[in-house]
Amino acid sequence: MKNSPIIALDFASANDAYSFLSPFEQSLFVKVGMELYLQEGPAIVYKLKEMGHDVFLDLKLHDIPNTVGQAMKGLARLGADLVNVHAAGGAAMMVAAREGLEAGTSAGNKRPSILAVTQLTSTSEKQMQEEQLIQTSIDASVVHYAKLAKSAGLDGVVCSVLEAKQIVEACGNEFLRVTPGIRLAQGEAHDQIRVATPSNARLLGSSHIVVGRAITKAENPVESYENILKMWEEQA
Ligand SMILES: O=c1ccn([C@@H]2O[C@H](COP(=O)(O)O)[C@@H](O)[C@H]2O)c(=O)[nH]1
Repeated sequence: MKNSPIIALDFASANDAYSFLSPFEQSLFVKVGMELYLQEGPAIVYKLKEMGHDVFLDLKLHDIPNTVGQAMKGLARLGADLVNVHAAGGAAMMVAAREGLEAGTSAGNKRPSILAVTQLTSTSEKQMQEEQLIQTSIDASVVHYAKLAKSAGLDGVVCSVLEAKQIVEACGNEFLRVTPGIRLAQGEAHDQIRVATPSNARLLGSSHIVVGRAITKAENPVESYENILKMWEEQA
């Protein structure tokens, strides 16, 4: 799996995604989320893989263990490099997800890596406490979910940069910390709450960053990607 910034292809159609990608000359790490996948289905993943990109299929499954396990068995056949579930679905659901992926991966092939989403980067501590009735700090909630995901045999978590260091301490450096909520210093936060720059993400312990609008909505997306890549790589 590449370590370059993961570009969130939050587009309404495959054609929009391909137009966005056409000026890029290198193979990229891209993310297909529910907006694009629900319009285009498995074909978008096959096509992006055929084009040479690494693919994070960000569907954030969250259901009873049997349903998630069977869904993961099917998703394993699409060829994505990275998939995910919500940690709030519980340890049994996460184990079922991993086992489903293993069952759906053909013999001799490596199963896709699997992450658990902890607390969304659009969630504040106040919102978590009032709406989810979780009476602890957001860091403690994220680290708790990370430990649960690790005990279920998952490969890492989606978290914000602000919790990445504590996750390394609790779960080790091999356990992935994939962090959305990436913004340039002068950039607009939009709906994100727990944000950080690409340089700080590297310094504070992210293993991968996910960047959407700072690239896809930039006047020159290739230039914006190259700048973010430079900031990310300079701090390695
Ligand atoms: O906690 C999470 C989990 C997933 N995301 C996804 O990442 C991108 C971020 O896009 P930006 O435009 O850079 O804000 C988007 O696809 C989300 O669905 C997240 O932001 N936070």
